[in-house]
Amino acid sequence: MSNPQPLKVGITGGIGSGKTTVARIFNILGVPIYYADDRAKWLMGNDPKLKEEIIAAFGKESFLENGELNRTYLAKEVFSDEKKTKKINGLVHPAVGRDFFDWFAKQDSPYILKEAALLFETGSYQQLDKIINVSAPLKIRISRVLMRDPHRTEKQVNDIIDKQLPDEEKNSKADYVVKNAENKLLIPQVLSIHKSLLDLASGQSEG
Ligand SMILES: CC(C)(COP(=O)(O)OP(=O)(O)OC[C@H]1O[C@@H](n2cnc3c(N)ncnc32)[C@H](O)[C@@H]1O)[C@@H](O)C(=O)NCCC(=O)NCCS
Ligand SMILES: Nc1ncnc2c1ncn2[C@@H]1O[C@H](COP(=O)(O)OP(=O)(O)OP(=O)(O)O)[C@@H](O)[C@H]1O
Repeated sequence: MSNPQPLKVGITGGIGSGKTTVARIFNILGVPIYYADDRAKWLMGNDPKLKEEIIAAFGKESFLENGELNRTYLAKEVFSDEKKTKKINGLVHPAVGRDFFDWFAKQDSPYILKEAALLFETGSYQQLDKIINVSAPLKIRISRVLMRDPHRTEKQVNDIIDKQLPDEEKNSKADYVVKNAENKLLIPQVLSIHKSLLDLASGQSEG
């Protein structure tokens, strides 16, 4: 019998919830991670067709003179206007979807994680077996982002939050919730989910 495919597990959470931090803990346990938000930016700078489409939609300023993505310009453009957010989503998300499946085809482990800010919003959760949502109170998320990204204003962070599904809704749709408030320990929560996913994957391989 051939081995079953790895379980596909999504890990999401609003801006500043701590999903990258939590994904790194899973990675230390040996779980392969696809970082969709980082990969999206890589594709925007390196996939010639996508690059052309971005220039056609948002202008030459979308790239710096050295060819790198002009993230500051694009963030100001796309997060201040709902129509522009939808425009960039329509260009970038299909490319990321394809890239994820190319990456997934090369994986061989009980389960993998796809880390992405938007899983419920884009519908891509439907292609995943289980979803983890990383959750933290809004005030803490905003203050963590302002500390991490000193170039963003509080208004810009709130503009991004407006483009995302509320935390409560994500929690109710998710299979697992990691609570990342100040008084919560992450490692025990990750270990418990890791065990549950390994059990699920081994049940699948026996079945
Ligand atoms: C506009 C860009 C270049 C700004 O880059 P920058 O490095 O300043 O920010 P970063 O990518 O880290 O985003 C900050 C946070 O904003 C949120 N965010 C990013 N894109 C989106 C979006 N389209 N809708 C809602 N929230 C978003 C996420 O929580 C993210 O972690 C970049 O966010 C982008 O290209 N976004 C559109 C493509 C996209 O949807 N990427 C993410 C999912 S694949
Ligand atoms: N439990 C915690 N205690 C203290 N700081 C934390 C904790 N969890 C995350 N952080 C910090 O908060 C910031 C946001 O975390 P992280 O980058 O993991 O969030 P994210 O959900 O991936 O955000 P984004 O959607 O913006 O990419 C980071 O600087 C991180 O180091």
